[in-house]
Amino acid sequence: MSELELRGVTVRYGHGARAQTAVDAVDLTVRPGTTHGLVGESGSGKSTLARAAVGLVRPTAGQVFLGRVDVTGPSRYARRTRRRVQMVFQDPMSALDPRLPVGLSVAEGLLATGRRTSRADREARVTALLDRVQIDPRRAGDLPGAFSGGQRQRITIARALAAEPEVLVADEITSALDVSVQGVVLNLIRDLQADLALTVLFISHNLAVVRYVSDDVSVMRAGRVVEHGPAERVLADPADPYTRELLRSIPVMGQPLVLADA
Ligand SMILES: Nc1ncnc2c1ncn2[C@@H]1O[C@H](COP(=O)(O)OP(=O)(O)OP(=O)(O)O)[C@@H](O)[C@H]1O
Repeated sequence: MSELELRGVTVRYGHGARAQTAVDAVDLTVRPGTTHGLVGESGSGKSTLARAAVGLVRPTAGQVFLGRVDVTGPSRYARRTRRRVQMVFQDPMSALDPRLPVGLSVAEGLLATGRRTSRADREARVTALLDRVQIDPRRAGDLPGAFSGGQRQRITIARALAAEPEVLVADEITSALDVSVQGVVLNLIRDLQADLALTVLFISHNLAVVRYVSDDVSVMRAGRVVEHGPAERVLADPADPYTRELLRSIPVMGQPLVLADA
């Protein structure tokens, strides 16, 4: 189990007069083996922070640590360690190559481990991973288009797991899915987190969803974290006026989360 720690992370887009600070000196710690929810209105910088955490965006300032390793550093060791942080995105269709059988997509994830494996080993691993996310491994040869949105999202989760991550960054992973299958994906994330002792940064604008999966919560506004703490406390009794406003503006908050099966 590893801690994910962002220290003073700033991300600026553009240059000169058109430069924009999307993330502004954010400190955020995801405790080992826990789920940390990240909420905030559209444009507050959540996705940019997520991208910085996995190395898809280089911070203008600040560092990202996995355990004690600064994964923003240029060394080979930093790069190798960075692969231990994997990301799952909002739209599983664009995250999967439509012409590649899903088994091969999952097998691509195995490359990130850096281990050389035989074809038989790879096939056995892909079978186990698909099984783990409740996709029939006999469908490994099917293309992404043959699956439902919820199934496709589970396949992208299997691909992320193939890299044997210590940290999973989930960016709005249920937002593009039917409400009826959101629960399946959320329960899968919860089970995986517990079984594999994953450290999870979970981003969503849906506060009910965040409350369902998170131990801790941070609230972002205009690139900054304005409040953080245990999920129960922050979402039930926010100290920050912006968080209170955010909670008020999202009607789903007062309603129970419906967790239907796929
Ligand atoms: N590649 C980019 N180039 C320039 N500006 C960007 C880029 N990506 C994001 N931004 C800007 O940075 C700010 C933060 O965006 P970001 O997507 O991180 O926020 P967010 O909280 O994830 O929003 P949403 O929930 O709508 O995805 C926004 O003003 C956005 O327009």
